[in-house]
Amino acid sequence: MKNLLIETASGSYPVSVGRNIIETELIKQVKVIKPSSILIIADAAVQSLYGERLLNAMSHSYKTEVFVVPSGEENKSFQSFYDIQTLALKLGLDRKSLILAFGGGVIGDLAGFAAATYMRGIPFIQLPTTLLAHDSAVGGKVAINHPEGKNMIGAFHQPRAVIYDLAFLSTLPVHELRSGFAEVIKHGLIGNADFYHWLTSEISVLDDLDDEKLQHMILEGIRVKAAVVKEDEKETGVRAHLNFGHTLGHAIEASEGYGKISHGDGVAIGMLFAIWLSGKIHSLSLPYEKIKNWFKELGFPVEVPENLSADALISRMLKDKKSHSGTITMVLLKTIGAPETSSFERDQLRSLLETWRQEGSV
Ligand SMILES: NC(=O)c1ccc[n+]([C@@H]2O[C@H](COP(=O)([O-])OP(=O)(O)OC[C@H]3O[C@@H](n4cnc5c(N)ncnc54)[C@H](O)[C@@H]3O)[C@@H](O)[C@H]2O)c1
Ligand SMILES: O=C(O)C(=O)C[C@@H](O)[C@H](O)[C@H](O)COP(=O)(O)O
Ligand SMILES: [Zn+2]
Repeated sequence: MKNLLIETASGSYPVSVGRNIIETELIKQVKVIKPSSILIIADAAVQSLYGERLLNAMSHSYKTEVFVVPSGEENKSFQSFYDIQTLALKLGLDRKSLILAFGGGVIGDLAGFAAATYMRGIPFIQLPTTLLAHDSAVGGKVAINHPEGKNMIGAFHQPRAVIYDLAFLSTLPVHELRSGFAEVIKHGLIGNADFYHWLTSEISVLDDLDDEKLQHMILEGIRVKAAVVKEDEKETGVRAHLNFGHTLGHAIEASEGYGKISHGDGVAIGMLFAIWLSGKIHSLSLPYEKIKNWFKELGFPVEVPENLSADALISRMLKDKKSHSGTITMVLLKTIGAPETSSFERDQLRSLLETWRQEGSV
């Protein structure tokens, strides 16, 4: 098992990564918190596969209840949030109760937001079960979606611990591994050139990842994120770099309808646009076509869905949280490991987006 420490202005917490560590690590962390009761918020698919195992670990020593959320991005919603708060109130959860988020990023964000707001904030622990959650379980961004935009209603609320049991990842469908791998690539591109080059040389298929490779990419990804979050917990500056690929990615996800395209696939398309644009703005010397081919080989979509107009996407991007004063903020790369934010006027970015789409389809 490997341990990392996440340090933020509002406190530090451990991340443990290993196989079959859930019971021992969770019991250890929960003992420190001494909760009055526990509410497990679990993804439906994860609950049916591993729910009993988690409940057995907790229910002997603590009053424990489970709330199951149907799987899928469309459930990172007001309705799920409301249902969790209603159940918490009916069960009589108090300020010393603990929430366990058991699932991928949807559950981590939703359960974390419920924990951030219930009685103005109760503790929670992240128990991630997807590759993508190496990103979502760390750093304290918690939120639900609104039809008008991704993660628009949220908070910063750090978990007390992150326990990453690799045993759970063995049942993850390959398209979900791919979604998580987009955030792994992002972490390499924005924060660690050696890691990025290791990824490009070692990973061309995702259905035969061994534990060693998986653990390496999870730990390196978290290390990049941890360094950024340590410097800027609440995104007043450099944390925006973690949004590389997201300005367009989030616009695609919201325009298509949540759950139609995975978060990672949206981010992959967004990163390709950002890399192409970085070539125009910062003369970034990365081989765009080679990267695009690597993405294709991995199974990522490499173009914006045809049905989405540049106008509709630009309108979405203007509502992005990084946007201000009628301009759109993009995260671009000067080189690998050197991201920078750049602001664009609406018409300027629309014309660049259209050029990129035309060039991509020739
Ligand atoms: N808070 C953050 O910093 C942050 C960072 C990145 C992404 N996110 C958010 O994370 C979300 C995406 O997370 P995700 O990709 O984990 O999606 P997800 O939580 O929807 O999980 C993906 C799918 O995998 C299934 N699943 C989960 N674990 C499984 C397992 N072990 N075995 C079999 N099936 C399993 C789920 O049922 C679901 O269908 C998005 O909402 C995104 O906005 C947040
Ligand atoms: O932790 C961050 O900061 C990130 O931007 C990580 C992203 O991968 C993640 O998708 C995050 O939820 C995006 O946040 P948002 O504020 O752009 O909604
Ligand atoms: Zn993301």
